[in-house]
Amino acid sequence: MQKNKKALVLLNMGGARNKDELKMFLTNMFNDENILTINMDFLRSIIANFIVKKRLDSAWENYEKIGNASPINPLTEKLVNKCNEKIEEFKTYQAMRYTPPFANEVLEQIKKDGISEILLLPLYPQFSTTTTKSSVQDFIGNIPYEGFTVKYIEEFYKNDKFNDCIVDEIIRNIDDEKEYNLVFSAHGLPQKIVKKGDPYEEQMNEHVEILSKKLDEKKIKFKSINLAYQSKVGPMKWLEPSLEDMLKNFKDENVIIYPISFIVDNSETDFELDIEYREIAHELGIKEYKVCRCVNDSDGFIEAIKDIIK
Ligand SMILES: C=CC1=C(C)c2cc3[nH]c(cc4nc(cc5[nH]c(cc1n2)c(C)c5CCC(=O)O)C(CCC(=O)O)=C4C)c(C)c3C=C
Ligand SMILES: [Fe+2]
Ligand SMILES: [Fe+2]
Repeated sequence: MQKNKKALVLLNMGGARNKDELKMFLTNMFNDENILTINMDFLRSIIANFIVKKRLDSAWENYEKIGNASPINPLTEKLVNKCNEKIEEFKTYQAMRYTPPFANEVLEQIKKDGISEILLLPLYPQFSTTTTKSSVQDFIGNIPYEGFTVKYIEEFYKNDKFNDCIVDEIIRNIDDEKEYNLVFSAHGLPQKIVKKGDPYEEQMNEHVEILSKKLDEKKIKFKSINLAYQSKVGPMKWLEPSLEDMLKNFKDENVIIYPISFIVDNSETDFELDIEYREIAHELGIKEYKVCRCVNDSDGFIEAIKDIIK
């Protein structure tokens, strides 16, 4: 029994620990009505199966290049452990959307621990229906009876302590002698979803503005500060400019990438940014190409969490 403690549940996407789990990840993701916005479950599941069949082998090749697993699970685990060391008032748990540990198992554990008050913190700084809403809806939908009270954080991109962590990481990557183009790289989203009212793009623009102002106040100068979108999947129109098009502007120049959609490193940072786009940057004649780390379980981010949940 955890006397007087509340539960803090970090929500994240999950990721593959092996090829079977990649199949599970993709199957659960493409059956999510927030991702494939097709109303009929049956039709969505046929399309999901088709996409998974087509995508699995080629996607797995990417995971083979980062040690046969996504880093998202061990890094989220580390963050949970550090929260449990440093945040007294809460017992911290994690629940993933597409791979274990799923919400129902976590709820069982919270019940066993004798806790009834739950605060959900989706590990997405900007709100999107495809991430935040999907995770919160899934968690709340798994609550088996009325004995729990649940609150959730919708977004935290305006949190000053969080933004200090991002700025510190960017500064850590700068060599004072050189001039850089800073690119905030966000995970993309189909334009159709934004047109239906998803606030992700608007919040992303605002987040970049807040961070640019903070860098300027600290007198950190860049040749340019930009926002671009990575990770397009399928034939639909996604948010623009794409990271690939953005990089074309920087032949013979230096580039620093900050992965602005993520809290812990994952396959999109370790493979896509650090391997795939690094090769593209090299082919485009970019001089220096650096990728910042996400905030992960840094002391600064733990302080930011305390501030976000207070
Ligand atoms: C097809 C639609 C997708 C939408 C919409 C989407 C939104 C979205 N995703 C993230 C964060 C992550 N996505 C990750 C992997 C990933 N995403 C998609 C598709 C969509 N994402 C796929 C198919 C995959 C798997 C990899 C691949 O096959 O390309 C991950 C990485 C998980 C890991 O394994 O480490 C993250 C994190 C955000 C923030 C977002 C919208 C705001
Ligand atoms: Fe994604
Ligand atoms: Fe990707």
